[in-house]
Amino acid sequence: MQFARINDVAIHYQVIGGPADKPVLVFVNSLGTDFRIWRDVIVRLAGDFAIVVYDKRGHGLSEVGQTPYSMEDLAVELAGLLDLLTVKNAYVCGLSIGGMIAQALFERRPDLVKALILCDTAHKIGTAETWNARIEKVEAEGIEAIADGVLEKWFTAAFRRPENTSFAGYRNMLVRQPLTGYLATCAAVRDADLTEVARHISVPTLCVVGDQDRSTPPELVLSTSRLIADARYEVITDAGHIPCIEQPETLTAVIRTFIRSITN
Ligand SMILES: O=C(O)CC1=CCC(=O)O1
Repeated sequence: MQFARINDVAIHYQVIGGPADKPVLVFVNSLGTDFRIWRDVIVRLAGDFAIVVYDKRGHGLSEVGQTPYSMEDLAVELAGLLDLLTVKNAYVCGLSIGGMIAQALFERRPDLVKALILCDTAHKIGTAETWNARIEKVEAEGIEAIADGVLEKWFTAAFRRPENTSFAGYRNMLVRQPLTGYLATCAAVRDADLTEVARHISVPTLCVVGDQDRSTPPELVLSTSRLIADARYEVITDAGHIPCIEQPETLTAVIRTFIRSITN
């Protein structure tokens, strides 16, 4: 099965690797992307973990469902998916809004979370003004109108070379997300402030960020790590906002080292 109805939304997911008695590692994707962004990390980890990936609502092959929706709704859907798969105590790795969903999941259902890997994310991302400006432009002109600006934040200049076919592919991923899902997800990020949630996180947590991330820059991710008791902080060189695409080998090594350090 690759689709499940959760919280009245058809959610697209996959379980990869295993066998099922391996520790579970969950990946949560960012705004404007679907779960294929994790592919180059998943292939490196699939022998050692049962990996759960899914498209949060409004993205990829998942439905948008009723709008508006909140960070809480997005966490309810992740919890529903993990309950469906009878997963408990997972390592949860979320990128950007995915990291916000991971924090909200811990607040709501700590039984589901053994540790958090918060990747290029924060307790609060952007301001109401910046999100409202983006929403207005996308409503008026579509995702295409903001794509080049967003991609400059996502990727380093080296990755954005015109001859890089991966860059062309991920540009397609961004502009082909469902418009209503993209807009509703921007609003969910705008309205979420997880400062208090982060202060109450009590599982081992790694905050990791690309050195050239222009969406959630290193200083912001560092400030989030300082809210979380004993959180670790790592910077990945030569990466923008999406290290799982630009530096999958390094990100995989960072994830492995972190998980080993908390299990040994
Ligand atoms: O699109 C961006 O600016 C980056 C981003 C912010 C929240 C998210 O998930 O991605």
